[in-house]
Amino acid sequence: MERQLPAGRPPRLVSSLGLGQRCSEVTLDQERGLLAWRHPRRGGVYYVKKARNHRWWCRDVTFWCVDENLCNQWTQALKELLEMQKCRPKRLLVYINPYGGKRQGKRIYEQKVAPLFSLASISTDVVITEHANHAKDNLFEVNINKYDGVVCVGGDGMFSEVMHGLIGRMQKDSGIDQNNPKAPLVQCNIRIGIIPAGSTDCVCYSTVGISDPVTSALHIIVGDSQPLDVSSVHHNNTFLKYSVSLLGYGFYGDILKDSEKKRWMGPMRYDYSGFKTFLSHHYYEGTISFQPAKHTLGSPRDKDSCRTGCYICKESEQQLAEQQKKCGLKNEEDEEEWKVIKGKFLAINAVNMSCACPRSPKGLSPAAHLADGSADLILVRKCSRFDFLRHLVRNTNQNDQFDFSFVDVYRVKSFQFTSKLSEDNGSNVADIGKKRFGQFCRDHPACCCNIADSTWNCDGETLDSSAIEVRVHCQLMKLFARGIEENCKDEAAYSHSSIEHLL
Ligand SMILES: Nc1ncnc2c1ncn2[C@@H]1O[C@H](COP(=O)(O)OP(=O)(O)OP(=O)(O)O)[C@@H](O)[C@H]1O
Ligand SMILES: CCCCCCCCCCCCC/C=C/[C@@H](O)[C@H](CO)NC(C)=O
Ligand SMILES: [Ca+2]
Repeated sequence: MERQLPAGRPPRLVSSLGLGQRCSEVTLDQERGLLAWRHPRRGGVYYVKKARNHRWWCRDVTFWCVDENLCNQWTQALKELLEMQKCRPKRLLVYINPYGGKRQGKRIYEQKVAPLFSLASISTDVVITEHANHAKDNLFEVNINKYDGVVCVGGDGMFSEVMHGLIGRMQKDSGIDQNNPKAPLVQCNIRIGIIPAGSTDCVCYSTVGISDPVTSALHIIVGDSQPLDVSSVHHNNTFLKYSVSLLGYGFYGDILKDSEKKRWMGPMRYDYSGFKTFLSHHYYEGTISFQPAKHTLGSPRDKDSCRTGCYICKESEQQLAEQQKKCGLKNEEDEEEWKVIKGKFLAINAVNMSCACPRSPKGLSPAAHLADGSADLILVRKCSRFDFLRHLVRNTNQNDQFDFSFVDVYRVKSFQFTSKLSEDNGSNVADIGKKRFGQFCRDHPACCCNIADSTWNCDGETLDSSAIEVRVHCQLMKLFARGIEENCKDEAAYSHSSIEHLL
């Protein structure tokens, strides 16, 4: 597309890039900006164009003008305007997992993302990982202050690695002992950008609204920031892992355990193992204790979801700031009541965010909030295969997945779980149970008996212990994202952007 450069003064002198106010034949008001002139009298402007379903495109428009001096003034003015936007990253550290998802991470980065970063004058140091935990370990060594953010190219597992590296590094540098479950963790202000190239890409989908590398790259370029709750998981005063999306015992733990052996299948492994796990229909006995999240305004049965600029998350942010002012980094004694539930469960799912992903577009808990300091604890009790299927199907459509007598959901700030097997026999006897009952179950493949402990699925990684203690840390870290934007019904609005969307 070509446009004539408006006559008159450059945009610095016009309110918020109001090109249209100066020159009516140019209908680009508040929409586009300049990146570089490609010709002394022509200039290419790259900008974000919003499309349907939260997708962002990069578009360009070429301006021309006979007056070279005017061109130069425009270049300078727009450069200055972009320079003023301090939230935009200039230098990024990028980790690429070449084996995530369909093994396309490197290609996706090189073909779709790197060219955009270079258009936006972002310099990068790129590390292609050679083994699991490469990125995490590397983050404990690099000079992190050199960077305005860290980008991971891969799936939820890769994101989890980078998050563990950054949060772990932050606690180490601040002298915080991660093994202490009550330690007040230090917030991590360096933002993480996710370029989706994994199998589920749940964190990306739940924070951006789509799993699309170009959209995510553009959110990084414009310098978006989205705080995120993080749960710490401990066992016997030993730190196990952090979680941002799903902590799942029973159904999702069993899927993960089975699917790990079938990584060669790529993303399909989850469907294969999902179907197999569904057929096995195992339930697990145990005790779950939790502290309800009384500080947050919402409830898991709300009809409204967490969206860009969410007031419930903002309210939690304010409370967090007040609490930090009052207590500093001191250990805050928590006297709040614990509720205890014993039972037989097909699935125990604790989600810090909706956990929306392409397989479950509204997520396991559609009204969960990204940054309210709480998790939604979903307990699916033992029920028939048919009823469980009805619940699972509702995770993929518009119907309410909690509207069943065998499903309970609570908004919590901490919880603990112990399986009956470890309660009865002491923690390391789970193995004995596995051996004893494992044989019994192989003999009766169609049964639904309690064979042994399940495994916790922690953001797509298995945990070594079934007895865990979990605490939600409000807004512990930040992403290059803005949460999911309200769907705009007005077609014209898709072409409306502002200075913040210039590349
Ligand atoms: N070079 C590598 N070789 C082997 N494993 C790696 C390498 N780099 C990273 N990993 C590990 O691979 C695991 C899975 O990667 P990733 O999350 O990117 O893909 P995925 O499991 O297919 O997707 P999802 O997590 O969305 O389901 C991560 O836990 C990460 O630690
Ligand atoms: C009857 C067949 C059921 C098939 C179920 C398929 C799997 C559905 C996926 C929804 C998972 C949403 C939660 C996301 C969890 C991620 O943290 C994790 C790592 O990427 N993914 C999975 C599948 O555990
Ligand atoms: Ca939350």
